[in-house]
Amino acid sequence: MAGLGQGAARKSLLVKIVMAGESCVGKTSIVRRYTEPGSPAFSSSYLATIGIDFKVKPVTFNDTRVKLQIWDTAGQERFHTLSTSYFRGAQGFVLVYDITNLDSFQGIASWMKDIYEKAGDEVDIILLGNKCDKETERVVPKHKGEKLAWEHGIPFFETSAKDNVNIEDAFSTLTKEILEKKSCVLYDLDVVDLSESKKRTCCAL
Ligand SMILES: Nc1nc2c(ncn2[C@@H]2O[C@H](COP(=O)(O)OP(=O)(O)OP(=O)(O)O)[C@@H](O)[C@H]2O)c(=O)[nH]1
Repeated sequence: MAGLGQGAARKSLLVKIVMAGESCVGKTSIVRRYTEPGSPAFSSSYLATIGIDFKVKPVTFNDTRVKLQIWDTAGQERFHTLSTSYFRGAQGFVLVYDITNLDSFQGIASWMKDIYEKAGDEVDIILLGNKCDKETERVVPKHKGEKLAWEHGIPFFETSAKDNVNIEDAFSTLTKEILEKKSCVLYDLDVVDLSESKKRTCCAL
């Protein structure tokens, strides 16, 4: 701890990231894979997200401590208004489709619109084509995902929450983009209760 006082050691940036995309594309599985790497095997059973939930992942970038607050929204249509109400104040979005589900890919344009409307056009977005382990069931070619991402000027990865493919890289890329572009508020973790951010939008205090 040479050179750093107790207080400085506890400082961290807080970044709000929101998962978005149709129901069943794998948002919860991706968040779980990323935030609970030590957890047991991937679960193939589907339990729809009801409402909203968030997980916190501490990471370090170029000696900067960052707490990623990752909000997992419900993709089901009946939760759409609730889910998109959490878009406000987010600095980054992980927008997910399922490479075996054409509707989920075609729905991306509409999610983009929701994101820009609610969070502004300065936000950082990353596009993920998930379930790339299911190659035999693929209906969305990789080049289509790449083209869509290129048109929007955003990074693209094909991922598998099941096989842990590109999950870490996707979040690292998004976090890096956010940190390079934004001036986040430095929080003192001794006084900020993360549960409080359920009631207020982080980085907007
Ligand atoms: N083969 C495979 N299955 C996956 C993958 N990711 C998720 N699944 C499965 O897809 C189903 C839906 O996953 P969820 O993570 O619950 O999807 P979601 O997008 O959070 O769904 P909502 O809560 O309804 O918005 C589950 O049965 C998962 O096991 C993946 O990378 N590969």
